[in-house]
Amino acid sequence: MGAATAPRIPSTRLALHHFDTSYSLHLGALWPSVRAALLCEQKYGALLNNFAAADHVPQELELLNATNFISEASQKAQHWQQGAAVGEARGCQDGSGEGRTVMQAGMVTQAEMSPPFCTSISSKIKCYTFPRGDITRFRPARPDSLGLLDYYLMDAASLLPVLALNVQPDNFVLDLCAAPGGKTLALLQTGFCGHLAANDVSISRTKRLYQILHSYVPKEVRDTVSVTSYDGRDWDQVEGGTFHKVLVDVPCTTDRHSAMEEDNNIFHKRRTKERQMLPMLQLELLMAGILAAKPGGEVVYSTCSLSPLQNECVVERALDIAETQFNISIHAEDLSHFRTLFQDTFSFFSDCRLGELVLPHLTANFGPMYFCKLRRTVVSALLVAVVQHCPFSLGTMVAMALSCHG
Ligand SMILES: C[S@@+](CC[C@H](N)C(=O)[O-])C[C@H]1O[C@@H](n2cnc3c(N)ncnc32)[C@H](O)[C@@H]1O
Repeated sequence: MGAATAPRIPSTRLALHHFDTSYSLHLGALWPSVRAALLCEQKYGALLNNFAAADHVPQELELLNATNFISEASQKAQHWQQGAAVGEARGCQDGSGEGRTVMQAGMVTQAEMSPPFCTSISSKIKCYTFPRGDITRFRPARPDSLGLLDYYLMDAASLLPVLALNVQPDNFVLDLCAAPGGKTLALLQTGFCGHLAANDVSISRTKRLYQILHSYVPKEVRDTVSVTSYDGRDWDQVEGGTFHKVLVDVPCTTDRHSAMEEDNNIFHKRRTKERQMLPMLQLELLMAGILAAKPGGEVVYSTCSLSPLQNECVVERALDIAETQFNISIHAEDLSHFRTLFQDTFSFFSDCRLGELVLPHLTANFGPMYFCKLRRTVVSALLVAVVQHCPFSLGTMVAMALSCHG
C-alpha cells in the first residue's frame, strides 16, 4: 500500500501513545488512573455570574447537592486560622527550645498559615461543583430579565490560576491569552479589576471572547475591558511594565482534548512542528507577561497539560532568562496551601518542582491544570529603560539566551 493510501493513525491515538511514554515516567504509578480519567467525561463547575439577577441560583444548585467550593475553602481557612490563633494564645511549645508551636493532627502548619492562605481565597468568585464521585450535569445557563446568563460552565480547576492571581481593588490586569474567555469572565467576577486588558492573537477566538462578554457582562463593566488581538510575544512593545497582575494562560497540548477529540488535534501529523515549538512559544509568552508586569507585580502562568516540559521547565527557563538577560529577579511563590484548601474538590500532584498541578481523577474529573505564580521583584529604573529601548525583539532575546545556554 502506498504512503498516500496508508490508513491515517488517529491523532488521539498518537496523543495517547505520546502521553503513555512521557507521563508514565513523570507520574509513575499515578498515570494509569489519570489516563482513565482523561478518557472519561470531564466534570464542570458553574461559575455564578455576579452581574446577572440570579439570586435564586445558589439555592437551586444547593438543592441538587452542589456546593460553592471556593466559599468552602475560605471557611476552612478561617477555621484553621482561628485554631492556630487559639494554639498560639495557649503558647504550646514543642520543648525543642526553638519555640515552634505544636500542631495537632489535622491542623495546618505555620507555612500554610502565611498571608496568601487567607487572602488568595477571600474572593467574590463563586463556583458550584457536585461532590466527589457525583457526576450530575448542570442544566444549561439561563438568561435573566436583561438577557445576562446566570452561570458559565467551565472546568472548575481553571479557576485556580485566577484565584492564585489574587486580584486586589483597582488592579490593572492583563490576560495575555484570553480567548475564549472563561478566565477573563472569572477575573471580572472579582469586581476588583480597575482595568482589564484581554488579548488573544486569534481573531476567531477573540470573537468568542466578545460573545462571552456580551452574554455575561453589562455594558458599564465591559467598558473597563480592552480587547485586543496582538501576538502576545510583542506585548512589551505595546505596554511594558504597567500591570499589577498578569495571567499567561498559554496554548498547550490541551491533553484532555488531544486524548479525546480528532478535531483541531495538535497531535495531527501535519501539526508536529507546531507542537514541538510549543515550549518555545510558551516561554516567549511568559517572558512577555513578566515584562508586562510592574516591578512588584505578579504573574500566573498556566497550562492544561501534564507535561513538565510545558510546565515547570518553561517557568525555570523564564526565571533564568529574566535574571541573566533582563536583570529582573523573580520570586516563585509557594502555592502548596492551595493543595490543602482545595483537596476536597481536586486531586493534586504532590511532586511538582514549581507550581501546582491538578490531576484528572475518576471521582474528581477536573483538569489537567498547571499553575505557577511569580512575583517580579523591584529593579532599578535604569535597567528597565535599557531593556525597553533594546533594539532586539523579545523573541530574538529569548532565542539568543537559549543559544547561549545550549
Ligand atoms: C489555553 S487558551 C486560553 C484560554 C483562556 N484563557 C480561557 O480561559 O478561556 C490559549 C490561547 O492562546 C492563544 N494564543 C496562541 N498564541 C498566542 C500568541 N502568540 N499571543 C497571544 N495569544 C496566543 C490562542 O489563540 C488561545 O486562545
